[in-house]
Amino acid sequence: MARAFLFVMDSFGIGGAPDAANYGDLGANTLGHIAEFCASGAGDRADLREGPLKLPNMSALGLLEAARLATGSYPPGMPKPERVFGLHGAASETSRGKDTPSGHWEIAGTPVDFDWGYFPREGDAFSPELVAAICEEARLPGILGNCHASGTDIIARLGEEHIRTGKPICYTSSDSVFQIAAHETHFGLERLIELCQIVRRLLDPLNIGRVIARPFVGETPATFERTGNRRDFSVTPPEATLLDRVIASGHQVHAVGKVGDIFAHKGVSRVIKASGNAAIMEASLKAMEEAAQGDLVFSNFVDFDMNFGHRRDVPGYAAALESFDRRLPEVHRRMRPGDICLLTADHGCDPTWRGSDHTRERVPIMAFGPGIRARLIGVRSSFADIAETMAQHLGLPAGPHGRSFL
Ligand SMILES: O=P(O)(O)O[C@H]1O[C@H](CO)[C@@H](O)[C@H]1O
Ligand SMILES: [Mn+2]
Ligand SMILES: [Mn+2]
Repeated sequence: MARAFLFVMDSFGIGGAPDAANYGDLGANTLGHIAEFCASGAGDRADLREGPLKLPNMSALGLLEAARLATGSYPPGMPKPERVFGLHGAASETSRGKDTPSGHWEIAGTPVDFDWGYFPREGDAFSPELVAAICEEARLPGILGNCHASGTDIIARLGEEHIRTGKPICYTSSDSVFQIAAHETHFGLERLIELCQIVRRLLDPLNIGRVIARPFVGETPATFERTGNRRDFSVTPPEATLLDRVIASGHQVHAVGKVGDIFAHKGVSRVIKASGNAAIMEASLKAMEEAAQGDLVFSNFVDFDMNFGHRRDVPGYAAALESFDRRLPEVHRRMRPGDICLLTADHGCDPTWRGSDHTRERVPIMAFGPGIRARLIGVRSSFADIAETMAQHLGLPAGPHGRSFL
């Protein structure tokens, strides 16, 4: 028997997507640009970090080789490891959306072969009919926002008006999302969650991937802060995923962080909520100890994306990568014979890129375990190869998409 651990570093792209130009993302490279900025001193921040990007553990797993495969060049200024002991490569996404559900579902063996609904960038994002239906069902005096925005900017801009009027702040992005920011106490967290459930139902016919609750606290633009009570209301994946296959085999899926929400809780036996990368790592390590033979631990490390990629914060992203890297020996220590651990990402979010949206990129694949032989697996044409690899490792039947690289 065997166990499998799948860790998604949310938005940790490595550039080189063959279709990046279709998204206005030609040249976007989350790892490459962070490394370049750090090598030039532009990744320094007092009391946080300084100097070239140093990821010794991921480099030893093959990160730099994966990056070279994806783009043709090594990330600048990063020290080369003496030896690579991980199975490593890169993967391109076949799903058309560069969003979290598309990325995670494809990683779980279910590429998204349809187009999501999106909201217009010009004019009001949400139609008068939709706004009227939301206000009527949720008994609201109106909504604020109604546009594309960065979540932290729009709270600073409209947070006080929201507190004064009781109108929730509704916004979207280039992803298929309807996001609702509301104050945890003035508006109420429970009321926000109920509102999201109403909006989720109203949006189902429009094929919108997610409704996201973005609660915040504070009383002034300078003190407004989003809390860890974010909730994602996703639609159900279009087909059975790797998670369903694990459950069908009589074993458990331990979903850490927002993984449960991303799969609309389908194929999830156990949800382990945690807020912030450090807590998500703690929860993942604990789940590794508790997982039985045949189980899958599936974790999402959201800070890279939410706190640094979308915020276009290079030193913050670099520091988060370095902290994550420093904890990998703890992961190693919890591995038992027959285990595999695979690190990857769901899309890019280059913190040096224009705007505040995700970027279309290839993602790294780094796998290791007592019985996993170090080697190069090339550039895979779909993230679904990851699911098939995990499936083969766990002795599950093969799915309809992707091929195992074991
Ligand atoms: O700017 P914030 O609110 O973090 O929103 C971001 O988070 C969403 C989900 O990842 C993305 O679609 C993007 O809009
Ligand atoms: Mn994501
Ligand atoms: Mn994101």
